[in-house]
Amino acid sequence: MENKPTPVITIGLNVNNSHFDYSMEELQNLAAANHMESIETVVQKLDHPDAGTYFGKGKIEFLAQLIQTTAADTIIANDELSPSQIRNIEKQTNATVIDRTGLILEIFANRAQTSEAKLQVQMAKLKYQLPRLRTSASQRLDQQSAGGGLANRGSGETKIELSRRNIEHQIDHVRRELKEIDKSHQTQSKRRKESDIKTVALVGYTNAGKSTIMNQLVKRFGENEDKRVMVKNMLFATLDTSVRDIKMADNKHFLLSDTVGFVSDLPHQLIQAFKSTLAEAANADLLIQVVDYSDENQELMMQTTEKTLKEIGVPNLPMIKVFNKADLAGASFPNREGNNLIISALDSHSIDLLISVILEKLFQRLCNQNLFNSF
Ligand SMILES: Nc1nc2c(ncn2[C@@H]2O[C@H](COP(=O)(O)OP(=O)(O)OP(=O)(O)O)[C@@H](O)[C@H]2O)c(=O)[nH]1
Ligand SMILES: [Mg+2]
Repeated sequence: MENKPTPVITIGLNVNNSHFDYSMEELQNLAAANHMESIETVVQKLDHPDAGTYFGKGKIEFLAQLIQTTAADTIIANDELSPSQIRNIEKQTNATVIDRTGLILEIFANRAQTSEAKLQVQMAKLKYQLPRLRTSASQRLDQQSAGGGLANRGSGETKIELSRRNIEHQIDHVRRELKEIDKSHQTQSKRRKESDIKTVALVGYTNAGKSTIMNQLVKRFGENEDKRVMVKNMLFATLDTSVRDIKMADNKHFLLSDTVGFVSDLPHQLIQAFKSTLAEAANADLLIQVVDYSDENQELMMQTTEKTLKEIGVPNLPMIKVFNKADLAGASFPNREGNNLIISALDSHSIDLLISVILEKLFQRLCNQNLFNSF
């Protein structure tokens, strides 16, 4: 049986942020994805964060009281805090403080499956810990990775005592291992490119329905239904990239990749990790941006997706936008306007439409090109 989620208090500072409520809601979902439950939320409106304690004095005292009177002994802040802010709040409230970056890193650390994902998360964690050697946020991350099965017991403690130089040494080591993996990825991608197999990548905000769409296509056209990927109503269900061969009846086929979703304020330490995970997307012939059409924050989610794609160096590739979960949005589907589709991943007519548009984009252009070249 699953343990009860750990009770936490989520806090956030509203510095003239028009998406503030949404970002607090997302913080609670991120906490849930890390098996934590926000039992209280404390917010404050300020012109700028307090340099020493993030919140003002009165709110910090209020937090200290909450920690005493509720079951929570952990505070999760909606922003990335400075190491001294974390230390000060911890001292004044007697709680463990985790910032948004630390929380996302914890989720990734707990979920990473493949050795590559593990190395990437380790790298991001080490970079996050470097300036925070003495905060309990970094200790938590350390203990979690120590509990991950690889390390011996107690390595959490010894790791906490690691000197900066030692961490830098580890970063070097992980970087070298990742380079090796990256080389083999590049060879694979190059081989795919040379073999002229078309590739399509699903990208988009976390929980938009990318893996669900992947599974529908695998179910319909994949060689083997066992090749389905995990779908879950939870942020960051998918962390690694899966590539599946989608074969049509007429011998046309393409490779479809499903990958990690994006989130606003993605820790910069993870951008590098995303870069290699998303190498498949960077080399794709077509991107399918999946958007949760039933979410009122879809505009913001699209902006975040496009911004993140730029940040990780995915070039401007042909893209179709799939406005998914139309069944929940109460919109009529399937529907197409140019490169925008409105669908429900759970509906077979929607999948028909999606397939026809993918084929049009992948192969019609090829026909047109050939036609053009022959003149
Ligand atoms: N009602 C409805 N639910 C959907 C639809 N598409 C996906 N879902 C649900 O939305 C949730 C998230 O779906 P996923 O496919 O895991 O989303 P994802 O984009 O892969 O998410 P990450 O891997 O976390 O980035 C799951 O509970 C799905 O069952 C849809 O068209 N309609
Ligand atoms: Mg997924």
